[in-house]
Amino acid sequence: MTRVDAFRAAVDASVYSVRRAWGYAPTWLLRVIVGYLVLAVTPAAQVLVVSWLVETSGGTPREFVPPLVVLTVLLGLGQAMEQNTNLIGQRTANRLRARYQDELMRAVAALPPQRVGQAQTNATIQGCRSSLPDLGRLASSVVASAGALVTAAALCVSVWRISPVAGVLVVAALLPNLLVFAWDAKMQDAAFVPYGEWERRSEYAVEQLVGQRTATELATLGSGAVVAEVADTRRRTANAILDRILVLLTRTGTISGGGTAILLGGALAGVVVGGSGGAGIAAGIVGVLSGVAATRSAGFSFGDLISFAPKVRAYRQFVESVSHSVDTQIRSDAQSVDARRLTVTYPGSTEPAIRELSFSAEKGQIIALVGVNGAGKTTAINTVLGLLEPDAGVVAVDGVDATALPLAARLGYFGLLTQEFGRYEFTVRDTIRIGRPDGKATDDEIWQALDSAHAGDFVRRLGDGLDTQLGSQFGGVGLSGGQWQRLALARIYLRDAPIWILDEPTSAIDAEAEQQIFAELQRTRSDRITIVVSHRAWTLKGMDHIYVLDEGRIVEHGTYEQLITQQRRFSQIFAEQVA
Ligand SMILES: Nc1ncnc2c1ncn2[C@@H]1O[C@H](COP(=O)(O)OP(=O)(O)OP(=O)(O)O)[C@@H](O)[C@H]1O
Repeated sequence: MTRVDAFRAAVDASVYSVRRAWGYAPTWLLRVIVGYLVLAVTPAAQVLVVSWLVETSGGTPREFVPPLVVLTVLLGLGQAMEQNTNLIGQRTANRLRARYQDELMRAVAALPPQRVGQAQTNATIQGCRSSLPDLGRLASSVVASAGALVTAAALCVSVWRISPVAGVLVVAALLPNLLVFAWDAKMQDAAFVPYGEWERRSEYAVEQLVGQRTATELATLGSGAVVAEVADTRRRTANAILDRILVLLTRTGTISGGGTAILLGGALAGVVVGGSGGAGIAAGIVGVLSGVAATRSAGFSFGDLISFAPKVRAYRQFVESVSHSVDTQIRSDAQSVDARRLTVTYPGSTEPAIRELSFSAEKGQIIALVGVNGAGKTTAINTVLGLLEPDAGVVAVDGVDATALPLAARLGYFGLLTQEFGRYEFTVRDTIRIGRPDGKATDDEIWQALDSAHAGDFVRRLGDGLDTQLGSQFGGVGLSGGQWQRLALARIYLRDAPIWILDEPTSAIDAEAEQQIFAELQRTRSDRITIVVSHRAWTLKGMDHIYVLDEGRIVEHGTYEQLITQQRRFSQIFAEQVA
């Protein structure tokens, strides 16, 4: 990034942040502007009043008391305004940060599933998250920078009266800082991505140490220190990247400090040589000293503008790359789903994970995909959902090629329960209403979903019913693996999409509850199409059709009784269970 680019990026970021601040917190922005405006003109006013005071210093009290009082008021005002404006700036920054965070999280929530979990997406989100405090602060920094320019201009005018050369030099003293900060920004921009990446890796390791599931495993293994070491090594790598930049910044800070000192020294010389009499010299010196403070604060705030610009750009690019106008409505009905000759090869693989795989189901049917680990069941399901693109073949819903639909609309046909279901440590109500995109559900609907998933009884026994906080990390109720799985199933009942895909829906659930859950699925089967992945033979008995996958192909299909009689792959896989 050239200096011109850095300035242009800083201007873009500044305009963006002030617009956003005006949109979100206009009265707070106004308060910040008023504060910095008062601060900006105070030094110049002090120069004028000092000149007045020195001129009246040998006179009567009637003559020197008014400038003395005005100067005292100015000093007091300057002090009070500085503190107040800083605090108002912080409060404004907090409000804006909350808005940016909400916007970022909504963008993350609206990400299409293919982008979720990708390494690059994760890195970008993490980078944006760590930039949120800076984004919140930027509008105040813009106002502070504008204030610094007003300070410099007002000082220039007031010192000009004493010595035009000094007036010009006071303003020129801003330049070294501006140039150096442009260069700093270039360096920081280059470091932003690699630093963020290593920080993210370190954070990931830390999360494993503190996350409930992994922390328990690590404590049992006694290997927490190994992970702590991994976190530490990664943090050191991140720090080394930052350190290189900070060393450069220290050097450039020294250089700009030297340049500023020379220019202000020149201004002082101009005042002493050109200042007509004691009043002029005193006022000029006050002006130049105020200039020192002004250039320092200008340096900081301009630095913010330039160094935050890449973060604003990354944030905007990400947030604007996500379309919020996607149709996430749950479809009301589907009569059939057909997978026709699907072949899928993962990127980087030479062999397809599934080949020419076909199956179909109609409303009211329950079908099953079975096979050993790695046979291709998850690949098949993800292709039906549209999360994987097939090399060949078609998925049709009600006879219409589903690729014609945008992914979000296509997903509206499905309720998916995977093995990786979420254990959301919210209240029971919030945990269940996640099942619907709009999150709207009456208590009756939630209880009905819980009862269907055989979770109603244990939830009724919890202290606060639907308001019970779940999960131990927030002091809530700890649940067993099976209870969490029932809540995940309840979300699918609440969602009530026309096609259900249940990947081992009862893997963590005891045999008795498993029977009840499958009985309930059978009882309500006419409402939907159900596709189940199961490794348990008995659950397959009531299925309308079972597809047996082996090495990515369907090698057999039929009802449970037909497959058992055939004595082929199905019988081999389930030999122990049906013996
Ligand atoms: N993201 C991926 N990239 C490359 N290959 C993959 C990926 N996911 C799965 N595979 C490969 O595709 C094949 C099918 O995997 P898949 O996960 O569909 O099997 P599965 O039948 O669902 O297994 P399981 O019962 O263990 O869940 C396997 O050989 C697997 O190694």
